Amino acid sequence: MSKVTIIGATGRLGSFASHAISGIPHVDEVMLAGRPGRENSLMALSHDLTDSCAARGTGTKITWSTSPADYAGSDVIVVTSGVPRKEGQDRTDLALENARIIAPIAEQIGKYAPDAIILMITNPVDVMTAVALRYSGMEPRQVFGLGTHLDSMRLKVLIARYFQVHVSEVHTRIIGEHGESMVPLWSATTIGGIRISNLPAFSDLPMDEMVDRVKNSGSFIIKNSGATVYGPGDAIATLVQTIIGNENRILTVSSYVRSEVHDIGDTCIGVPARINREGVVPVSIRIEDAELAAFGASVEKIRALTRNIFEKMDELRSSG
Ligand SMILES: NC(=O)c1ccc[n+]([C@@H]2O[C@H](COP(=O)([O-])OP(=O)(O)OC[C@H]3O[C@@H](n4cnc5c(N)ncnc54)[C@H](O)[C@@H]3O)[C@@H](O)[C@H]2O)c1
Ligand SMILES: O=C(O)C[C@H](O)C(=O)O
Repeated sequence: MSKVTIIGATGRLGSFASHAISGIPHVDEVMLAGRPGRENSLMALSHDLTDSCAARGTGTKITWSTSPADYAGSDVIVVTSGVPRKEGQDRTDLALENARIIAPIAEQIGKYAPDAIILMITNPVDVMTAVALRYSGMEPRQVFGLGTHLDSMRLKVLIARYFQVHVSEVHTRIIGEHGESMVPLWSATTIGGIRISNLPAFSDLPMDEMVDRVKNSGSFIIKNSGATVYGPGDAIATLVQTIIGNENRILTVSSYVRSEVHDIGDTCIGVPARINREGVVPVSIRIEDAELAAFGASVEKIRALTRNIFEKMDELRSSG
């Protein structure tokens, strides 16, 4: 029996992610969680998703709750609660506002579902992953974020189109911040198993344009349609399936890094990590000098922002 809880289920991303998760094999229960006052909205969504499961011919049970005590028994808890950025904002602008929302939610998860695995989505996702880790009191392997998985998928599609190959032929990774300082790992990019730099067309590859497009993808979608929903929603479902199916895939997610990348770490940030039913563990890797310098800068940026947010949260809590 597997239970997946989505906290923030009434939001634009939360509701689509709930739909995507309800179609994963071996997920028996999807619990839609939200704040008191959202009962009608949660109930209506549960009816709609129950109809969807009936139409798909699956027997997934859809439940809902506004009580954190009902997090109990969850195998995975996906957190999408919080404010999204508006046109012109950077994800980091949301850090303190969303930390104030995520900290109490993480405390409740630590209290009622201490054996669950938390998948953090709220932005800025690397900092919110650290907030969830700190306030839940859970182990680093149990708390991870969507990180640069979606960015890696966005780059993969651009590379596949450029080389006119099926996306499954392309393997690539973006590590670091889910944001401006993200770092594409061209040294770990292959097409049909061949290192991309060994292909003659590599010298003409518009790498900077591709990475800029990935960096601007979220803001473009938000500006023109209000929110990013289907890309992150299906990416969330992939990660949940990887855990529930104990798949041992290596995906690029935000995870607490100690020293796995050339001894740089002590922060939550996007790195390749092995994901299974036990949780998420970063994989030790070696990367090229230029990539390492860029990753080091990204780690420093996120570590400083995270410390700053922790200090502000401590001040807010000590002043009552
Ligand atoms: N990591 C990623 O790749 C990624 C992708 C898309 C969205 N996001 C992030 O996910 C979050 C949600 O985005 P959305 O488009 O669904 O937003 P939304 O406004 O549609 O939904 C927000 C949800 O959070 C809840 N919420 C808001 N304030 C709250 C509070 N004070 N306490 C408890 N719950 C609260 C709302 O009830 C709602 O369920 C944003 O932070 C957004 O940036 C991250
Ligand atoms: O860009 C955003 O703010 C949403 C999300 O992080 C995304 O990349 O789609």
